[in-house]
Amino acid sequence: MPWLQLKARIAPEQAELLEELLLAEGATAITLQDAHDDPVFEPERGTTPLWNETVLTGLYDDLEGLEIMLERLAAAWAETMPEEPCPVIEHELLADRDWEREWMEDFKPLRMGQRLWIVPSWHEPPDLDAVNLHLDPGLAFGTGTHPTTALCLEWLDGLAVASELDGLEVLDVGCGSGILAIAALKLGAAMATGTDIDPQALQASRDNAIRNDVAEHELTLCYPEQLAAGHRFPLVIANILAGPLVELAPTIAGHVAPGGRLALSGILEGQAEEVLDAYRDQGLSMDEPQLREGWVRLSGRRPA
Ligand SMILES: C[S@@+](CC[C@H](N)C(=O)[O-])C[C@H]1O[C@@H](n2cnc3c(N)ncnc32)[C@H](O)[C@@H]1O
Repeated sequence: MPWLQLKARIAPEQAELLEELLLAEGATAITLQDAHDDPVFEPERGTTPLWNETVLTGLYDDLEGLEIMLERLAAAWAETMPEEPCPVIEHELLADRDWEREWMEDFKPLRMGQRLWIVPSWHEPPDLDAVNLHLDPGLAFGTGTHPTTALCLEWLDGLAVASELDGLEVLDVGCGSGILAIAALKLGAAMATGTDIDPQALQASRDNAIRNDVAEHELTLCYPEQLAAGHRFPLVIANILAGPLVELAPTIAGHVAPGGRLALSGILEGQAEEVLDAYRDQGLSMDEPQLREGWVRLSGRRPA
């Protein structure tokens, strides 16, 4: 059976309204994607980074009445947001495919460093003797396919290979799918705490922890404000974009114990100096940046 797809490019702050309207018209699935890999990193200090434009698509199994549906959408938009013109909504007929399975087929097991494999939960691990992290990202960020995550996973794997992760307590700021916190545990850390501002990320992290037989006492998941300011960790990792990393430098650096290590990711090459300065100002000694596809991972240490 073919599908009808409606698609609009829209400002991120208007996406929620259009999503509601598409759902009200009976969309079977809604997808939100960044239009470009081009985030607005510095919207304003203290606010969550946004992307300039979002691509919103709705999928319908009812192919009849397209014109009427578009008219109803335009009328509902005008009623709710009369001051803004209704976005241009394109339509397309799509041949029948198993959309969910196609996405899953694109996500293959990935090797990170020497020991670690990220294995989609629907795949068999390619190497049973490796450290295999079984992952389903759900609605959260963090599959390992993005360079920012891969740089962090390789850093964790490198520490494990050098036996510098064993028994440590790790903080993962912006845990997303939980990929970094769970990888740290599987590579030898004793305990981990993951924080995120997004409830769906905390849920995905919880699900992935269960999927990987992580015991409840090994992984604490909470909102950032629930973590005690004085709680210091020998290893802190944060993959959350340059703006918030700079903004949160006193808080994030404040969690690094004397002699402890820090890794920061989500930083574009041109932003590395500003982030380095922010963490040097907090008393950390910082290493040479590591670069991948225009993204940078920074690491450093708090003197003992
Ligand atoms: C780029 S994703 C990283 C996910 C995962 N840690 C990884 O490496 O793939 C960034 C995550 O940080 C979260 N986040 C953004 N700002 C945050 C903040 N101020 N404190 C905690 N989490 C934050 C987002 O909700 C998102 O889940």
